[in-house]
Amino acid sequence: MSAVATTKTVFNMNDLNLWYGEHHALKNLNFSIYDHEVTAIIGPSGCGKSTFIKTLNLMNKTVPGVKMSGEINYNNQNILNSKVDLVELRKNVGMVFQKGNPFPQSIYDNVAYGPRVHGTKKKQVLDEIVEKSLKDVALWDEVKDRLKAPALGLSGGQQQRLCIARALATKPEVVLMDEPTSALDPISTLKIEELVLELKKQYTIVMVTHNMQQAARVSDKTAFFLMGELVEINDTEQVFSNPTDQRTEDYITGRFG
Ligand SMILES: Nc1ncnc2c1ncn2[C@@H]1O[C@H](COP(=O)(O)OP(=O)(O)OP(=O)(O)O)[C@@H](O)[C@H]1O
Repeated sequence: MSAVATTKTVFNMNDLNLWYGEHHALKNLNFSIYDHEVTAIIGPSGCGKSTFIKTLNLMNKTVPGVKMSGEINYNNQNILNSKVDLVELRKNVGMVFQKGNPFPQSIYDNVAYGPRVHGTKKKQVLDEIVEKSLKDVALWDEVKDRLKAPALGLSGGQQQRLCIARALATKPEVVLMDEPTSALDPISTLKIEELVLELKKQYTIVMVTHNMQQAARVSDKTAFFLMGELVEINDTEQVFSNPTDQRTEDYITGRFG
């Protein structure tokens, strides 16, 4: 039996479309994202990768002129339905951006931010969450003696791991990563990639990346987007060794993009 048949579906897109005004940025997307997998979203600049990942926690819902149609079923609830609780959705579907963007606060307060917003006040509980989240991103040993120091004093790679810890602190089910290593040096990039492989044991990860080697190294599934369409999605090994669509082959062999 294939992995697809045995794994739980976390997101199921059903004829998903998105327009920015007249611009049709996502076109009739029909595919699923599975539990405890890393799904990489690849494709040339402007193909809709960031737009897609931001629809998964409705980050772009408030962009002026945005219109969406179809369904995004998250754990069997269509989140495009107006009744969805956005605070709850974003607690469950966390996001990490291209550049580590810590708040200008202490390391501790950055990680405790989400749990405090969601009502956790007890110091002991917050201490435990901060420690676990920083351990999950392999940052604890580096910062445990300076938790009250400013987060902006950390290196770029540490800041990105801190932002991942901040996303993990609300105990999400899914972590969305939009080009999480594009601003990092090779060593920091490697650390984030190792972290992604570790995190998928506990979380479902959707990652936009420009770097095809990165997609090949860390993802289970790869989705190739082109001009707002999903050209193909399959097991990563299959996409890179034997793509079904000529356009995917042209892209991964560097003929365009
Ligand atoms: N807020 C916006 N308003 C209008 N158009 C937008 C907006 N955001 C994105 N677009 C357009 O939608 C299309 C998809 O953009 P998107 O940022 O999702 O692409 P991408 O694949 O992530 O690109 P890149 O790899 O360069 O980040 C592009 O044509 C872009 O210009």
